[in-house]
Amino acid sequence: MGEPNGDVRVNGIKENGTDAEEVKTPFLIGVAGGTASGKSTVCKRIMEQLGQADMDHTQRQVVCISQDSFYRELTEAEKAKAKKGLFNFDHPDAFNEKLMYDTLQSILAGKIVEIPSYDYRSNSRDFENKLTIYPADVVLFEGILVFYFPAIRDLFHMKLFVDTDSDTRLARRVPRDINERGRDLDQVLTQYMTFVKPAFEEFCSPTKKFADVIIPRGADNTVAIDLIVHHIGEILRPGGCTANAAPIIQLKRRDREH
Ligand SMILES: Nc1ncnc2c1ncn2[C@@H]1O[C@H](COP(=O)(O)OP(=O)(O)O)[C@@H](O)[C@H]1O
Ligand SMILES: Nc1ccn([C@@H]2O[C@H](COP(=O)(O)O)[C@@H](O)[C@H]2O)c(=O)n1
Repeated sequence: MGEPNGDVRVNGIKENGTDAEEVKTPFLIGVAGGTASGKSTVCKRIMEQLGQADMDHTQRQVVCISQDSFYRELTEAEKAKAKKGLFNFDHPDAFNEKLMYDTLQSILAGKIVEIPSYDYRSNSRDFENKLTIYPADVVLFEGILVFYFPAIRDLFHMKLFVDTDSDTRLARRVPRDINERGRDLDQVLTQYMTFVKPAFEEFCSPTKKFADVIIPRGADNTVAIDLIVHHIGEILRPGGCTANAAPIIQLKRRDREH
């Protein structure tokens, strides 16, 4: 990740140095669930229903970040293991917790951050394809272990858990990993039985209890998604803050040199 540059933007426009400025505190939503449960698809539906699908990237009020962008760099020995499906990407130690926490804090402070995408073929962060996160109204952070780390879990204003049965998840993961992530069948199944399934049971599934809303059947559950979108819409409405929600717009005084 590039260091946040400290610029503050208000509604996408760099502010001009007055004493009082609006700093947006995004409404941060965590979306957890097992592999291939439909986390990304649920986030996509939420973005679509909030009218963000066709919006220019720089103008978006709702953005989605994947926890996969925060996998830690592998050593050469780990890279060799990963190539054979013998590295555990489902264990909490596979992530850079501090980077994840610091990045989310920067986002909450209204700073601009750059986040690399993740390249599953090389098992590394892809700095060529970065996502720039401007202050937004809603930030979705999705991943298998977004509720695992207590300090990160505490940052969310809303926590969703996508609950799709494991047969369905495996049936979706196999073709996805072969077609989109450059894996072969043996590797996918070995990795699944050795690491993915046991780690789901040990680290991911127990975090369901932290969720505010559990979404059975993922994106097929249009009723749940409609309810969530309606709730977010209410929170985003001017004057629509609830006691539990963070204020979307904070008026903040800052001293700036210009
Ligand atoms: N409701 C659904 N019906 C059919 N296929 C789905 C559904 N939801 C997701 N998929 C497919 O399953 C795979 C995993 O979904 P994705 O949303 O990427 O899951 P996750 O982000 O939890 O890994 C993708 O290939 C996606 O297109
Ligand atoms: N280099 C990597 C990194 C991660 N994985 C697997 O991805 C899963 C998480 O992504 P989802 O979209 O499925 O939530 C996780 O289960 C890892 O096993 C990988 O295979 N290779």
